[in-house]
Amino acid sequence: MTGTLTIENLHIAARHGDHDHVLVDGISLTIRRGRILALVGSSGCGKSMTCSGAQGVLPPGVRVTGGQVLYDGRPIAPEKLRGHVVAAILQNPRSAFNPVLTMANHAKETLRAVGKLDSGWRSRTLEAFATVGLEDGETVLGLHPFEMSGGMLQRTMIALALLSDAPFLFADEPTTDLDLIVQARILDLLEELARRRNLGVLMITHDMGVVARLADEVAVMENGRIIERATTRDIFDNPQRIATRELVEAHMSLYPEVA
Ligand SMILES: Nc1ncnc2c1ncn2[C@@H]1O[C@H](COP(=O)(O)OP(=O)(O)OP(=O)(O)O)[C@@H](O)[C@H]1O
Repeated sequence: MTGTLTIENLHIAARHGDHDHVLVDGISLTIRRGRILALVGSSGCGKSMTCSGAQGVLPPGVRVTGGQVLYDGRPIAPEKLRGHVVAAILQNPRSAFNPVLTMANHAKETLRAVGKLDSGWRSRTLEAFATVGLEDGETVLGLHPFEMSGGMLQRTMIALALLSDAPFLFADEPTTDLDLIVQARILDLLEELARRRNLGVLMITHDMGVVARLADEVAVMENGRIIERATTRDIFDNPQRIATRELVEAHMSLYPEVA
């Protein structure tokens, strides 16, 4: 079980009046270091809730009603998981940053949250910026979010995620709001970092192109449940469930040359 993070039988519900509305219905997933697992499924099937619920950061009125997360086979509480074992990259980098703080402040906040803020913060941050291809890191440290492009912000978010040295990375639609060229660069960067740092990655996406490009394995969700799990090759070559086939066929009709 070494080098694994397991989401076990996760249930999430939203309170509506006097009853619970089930959003995630007993999801189990294992993410392995050095591997990229894509979590796919149609909009609203519960991908983001699974990712947020595993980290214990759900919106108001939504809560975990069952299940646990295991790190190397042992249960781990969300506050010990977040930042320490799992770093997260979110969908919209512009809304993920505090608009009034510089990147230096964000870096210090990130390090403080995981108890690693010390006098070496600046050099560690500059090193992380260089790793993600942010040139002139000294200048970046002084920038506010509104002074940066979407691609720069996403690179910075990845750099901040690396600062914690967490062995796992949850990336929730990390390229959705970026143009195609920047998307491709960010995906290449994520793949390279995952391989080089032996990260276990949970990549949430609705884009089968991203899956084909990056993922080792795929879990398909429908209505809050995992309905199929297989290697990426098998998902594309031999999809077992209708929802999986529809995702693959929709992708093939757009990009037949990727078959
Ligand atoms: N704050 C909330 N309160 C109650 N229900 C919510 C809340 N946010 C989302 N939901 C519901 O939870 C379900 C799962 O949403 P989730 O965001 O996990 O879907 P998703 O698969 O990530 O979709 P997408 O690909 O569109 O991001 C949806 O039915 C959604 O309407």
